[in-house]
Amino acid sequence: MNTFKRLKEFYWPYKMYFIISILTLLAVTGITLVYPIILQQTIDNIVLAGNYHLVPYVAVGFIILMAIKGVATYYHQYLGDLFGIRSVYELRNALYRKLQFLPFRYYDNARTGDLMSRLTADVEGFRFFLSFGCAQLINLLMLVGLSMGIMFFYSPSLALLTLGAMPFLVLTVYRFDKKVHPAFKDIRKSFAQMTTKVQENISGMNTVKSLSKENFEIGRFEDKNSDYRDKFIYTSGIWARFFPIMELIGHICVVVLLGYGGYLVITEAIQPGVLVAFFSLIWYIVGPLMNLGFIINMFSQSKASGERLLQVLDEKEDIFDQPEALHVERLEGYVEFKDVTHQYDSEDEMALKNITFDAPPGKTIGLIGATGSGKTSITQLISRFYEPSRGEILIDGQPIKNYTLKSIRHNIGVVLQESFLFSSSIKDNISYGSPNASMDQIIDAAKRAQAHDFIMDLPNGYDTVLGERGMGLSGGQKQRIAIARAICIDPCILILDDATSAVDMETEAKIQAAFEEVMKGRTTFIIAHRISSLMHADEIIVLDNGEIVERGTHHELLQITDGHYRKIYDIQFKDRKTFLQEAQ
Ligand SMILES: Nc1ncnc2c1ncn2[C@@H]1O[C@H](COP(=O)(O)OP(=O)(O)OP(=O)(O)O)[C@@H](O)[C@H]1O
Repeated sequence: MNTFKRLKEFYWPYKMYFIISILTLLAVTGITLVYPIILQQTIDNIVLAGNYHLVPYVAVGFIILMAIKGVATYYHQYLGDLFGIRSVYELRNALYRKLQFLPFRYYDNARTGDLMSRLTADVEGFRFFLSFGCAQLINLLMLVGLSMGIMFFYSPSLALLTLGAMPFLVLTVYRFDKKVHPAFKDIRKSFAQMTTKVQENISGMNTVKSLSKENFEIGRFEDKNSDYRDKFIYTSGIWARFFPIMELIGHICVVVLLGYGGYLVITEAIQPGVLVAFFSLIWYIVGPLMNLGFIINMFSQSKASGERLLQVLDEKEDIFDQPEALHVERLEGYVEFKDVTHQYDSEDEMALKNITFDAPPGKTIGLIGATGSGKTSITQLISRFYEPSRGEILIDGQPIKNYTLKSIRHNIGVVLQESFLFSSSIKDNISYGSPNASMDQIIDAAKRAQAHDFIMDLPNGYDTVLGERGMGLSGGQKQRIAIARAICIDPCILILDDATSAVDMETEAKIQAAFEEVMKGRTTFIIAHRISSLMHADEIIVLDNGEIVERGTHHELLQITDGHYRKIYDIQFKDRKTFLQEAQ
């Protein structure tokens, strides 16, 4: 129950819908139970007693009751749905809000498919219970309890004998539930695996096609698909086996009712109308009891869904604004690292060790080193995507923790190796970080990123809508839109993380030209594997295994014989041939 209690804030504001829905349900159930009583009265006191003149009154009364039942059913269903959908509307928004603020640390280990299924299937599971399951449970208790009460009121001995088989029914339902519950869980797990497979396949279609792995992928999907099919068939088998047994038990009750009830009518211990009423009442007990497994199953599924939703909502947002954090519209861009050490996870190796450097405003710092040497980690710490394990990072003389996250991130423009573009217009993509930018500012940013000309060649210019992941544009074009996006926020710090490594030489030259223009007056960090991309930097920091091993200008670094930088330079420029021969 704790799960439902903890999610109370989402459904409690709509409790009135629930209460009215349940009150109307009480009316529906009440009228349902009145039906066998009317039947009994009609047979015993009207038909058998020869009071035929009362028949029209009973008929009209019956029609009125059914009309009331119809109206009550309408309100019960509608308000129940309203209660569920409004509650999960808030819940879904809260989950999405949470996802926006969860730290990168969380996303490092999260799987997209899993998160998607939490926000869709689990939220739906929870809604279904709120809208439907809860009312069903109340309905069941009322229908079974009151039907039994009426039976005992009419004839305790007939009620006892007829209900004799009920413990067997309950036992069967219990056994059914024990089997079907894990089977349902398996179905959901298998379904999640199948959707994750599809999602991964679509995201990685480039790799699949380029390695001709289509048939391999079809095979892998077939495995998941057949697993889902088998689990479904297994569960259907359980349903198919148990339902006839439950129905059989219900029919045994009817046979007992017919035998003993008939005997009681013959011996005039009860009136025929009572026997007829019993026929309706018995199914009011058997039917809901057969559904008990389904309702319990729904309850435990929605509880499990609720737990999975709470896991997301409870996730710690370890990177947040300090209470007295400064909000600064425009920073100068003086970045300092003081003895910074960083480890992503307590079990991981150190990603950065004792990093110290100064990046004065307007200067360009180049970061170079082997893959995994810690270049990106440095820039991620500047953006405060992660908190360093030790040491201090300052911007304009203040520890970055003293600023609001918005101040920092609004002042940092980032262009990554592969930039993500939203499936919206080019104009919206460029102004994504600065939604108030005017059209002139957007065009200016695009011009400075050398993107204006090719945008104007597109059929709808700046209004061209891009496909998912920026489809329809070349890598270099996407990259230039990403640069325009970074320029549009007019950042004081610019981070270019391998921004030109995925494009051809001609595009690189164009992008480089764009960068030169953009870098003016901004503190820039260039991460690159190609020396040509960062040789003009004011200081180049060479990293190896998380440590700074060399630093200086291009010319200073070239003077270090056998130095890391010198070796990279030799491979890339000078003794390329000789080096390759030596390496053989
Ligand atoms: N999110 C993360 N979680 C755990 N470890 C990480 C994470 N990101 C990076 N690392 C580890 O930290 C170390 C430094 O990685 P980083 O990405 O900073 O290197 P890099 O020099 O930018 O490499 P590359 O040139 O390949 O991009 C590596 O050992 C890497 O495995």
